[in-house]
Amino acid sequence: MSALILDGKALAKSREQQLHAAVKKFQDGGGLQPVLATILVGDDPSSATYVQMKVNACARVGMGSRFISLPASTTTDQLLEKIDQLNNDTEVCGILLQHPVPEQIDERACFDAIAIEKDVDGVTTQGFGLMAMGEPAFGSATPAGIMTLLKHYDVEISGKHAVVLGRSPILGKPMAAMLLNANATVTICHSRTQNLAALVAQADIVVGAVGQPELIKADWIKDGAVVVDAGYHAGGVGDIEKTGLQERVAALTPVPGGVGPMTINALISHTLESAQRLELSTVHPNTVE
Ligand SMILES: NC(=O)C1=CN([C@@H]2O[C@H](COP(=O)(O)OP(=O)(O)OC[C@H]3O[C@@H](n4cnc5c(N)ncnc54)[C@H](OP(=O)(O)O)[C@@H]3O)[C@@H](O)[C@H]2O)C=CC1
Ligand SMILES: Nc1nc(=O)c2c([nH]1)NC[C@@H]1CN(c3ccc(C(=O)N[C@@H](CCC(=O)O)C(=O)O)cc3)C=[N+]21
Repeated sequence: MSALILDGKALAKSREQQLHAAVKKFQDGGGLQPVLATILVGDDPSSATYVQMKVNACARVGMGSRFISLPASTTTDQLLEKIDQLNNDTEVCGILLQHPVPEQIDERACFDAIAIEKDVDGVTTQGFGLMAMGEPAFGSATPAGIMTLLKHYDVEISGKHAVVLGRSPILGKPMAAMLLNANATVTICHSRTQNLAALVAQADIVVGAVGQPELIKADWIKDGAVVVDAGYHAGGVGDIEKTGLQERVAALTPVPGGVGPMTINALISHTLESAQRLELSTVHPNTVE
């Protein structure tokens, strides 16, 4: 057996072509160019690279972006003020606050200050709650991208045992909720979990999101499983060790070229959707009924 490669890079590329056409159609119909605002606080080089990738993706599909760079010494109040400005800026339809922010900032308060209709990265408490309840909201970008990838490749989720390793607010926790909504039986593991290996061995679907290079060992994973690696570390290494997996699992995401490109794709898809919704809710002063 040779595993099906869940090629996020290729899928994101073809979805970008569709998005490009949809953005053009939206603007031809009189819509304003969708604009994503990205906020980067501090000067962490890898965060700067991720934000740049998001800005580039907007440009590729014909969307606008607004890049806001704030100093590492920014306070919670200053960041809240910036978010408030963007909430009230009628040109901006999506807001992304790059995680992590410097430690003096209350990240949760800042995420929650993002207006729900502009929360295209799915980071607000309200957005998470709606998504978890199966109500309309933009899901967190990385798990939303993973769900799109699994759906595209017809990976069966209903009734399967999914083991999610990691419970962070923007990855593990929303991932578990999305899989549950898709009728998986879900186990969530974290740093206090005992018998990690035994739990992973039961998984039909494994999602690695622990932030530790190759912490999840190949020999924990059962034959025929679907392996999703959200981890991303220097040298093209994920959170899951891949040795020998290709020959015995059903499907697997490569690192790079798997989850990463789908995260960005989810974000820009949500931004167009937000533009379309905001347009619908806007009363045009010069529209004659
Ligand atoms: N490709 C993409 O688009 C993205 C990739 N990432 C990558 O995904 C990974 C996870 O990111 P993120 O969720 O933000 O990370 P966080 O550091 O916020 O969360 C890590 C989670 O893993 C758990 N964990 C840590 N160590 C262990 C362990 N030894 N055993 C079991 N669980 C453990 C933690 O548990 P506890 O809660 O108990 O502390 C925590 O819930 C990283 O590699 C990151 O680079 C992240 C975002 C997007
Ligand atoms: N609020 C917030 N939302 C995020 O979605 C978010 C965040 N903060 N903070 C940091 C992480 C990280 N992240 C990545 C996105 C794309 C790739 C990606 O596209 N990687 C390429 C590799 C690109 C290359 O190295 O050339 C790949 O996996 O193929 C990686 C990582 C989003 N994050």
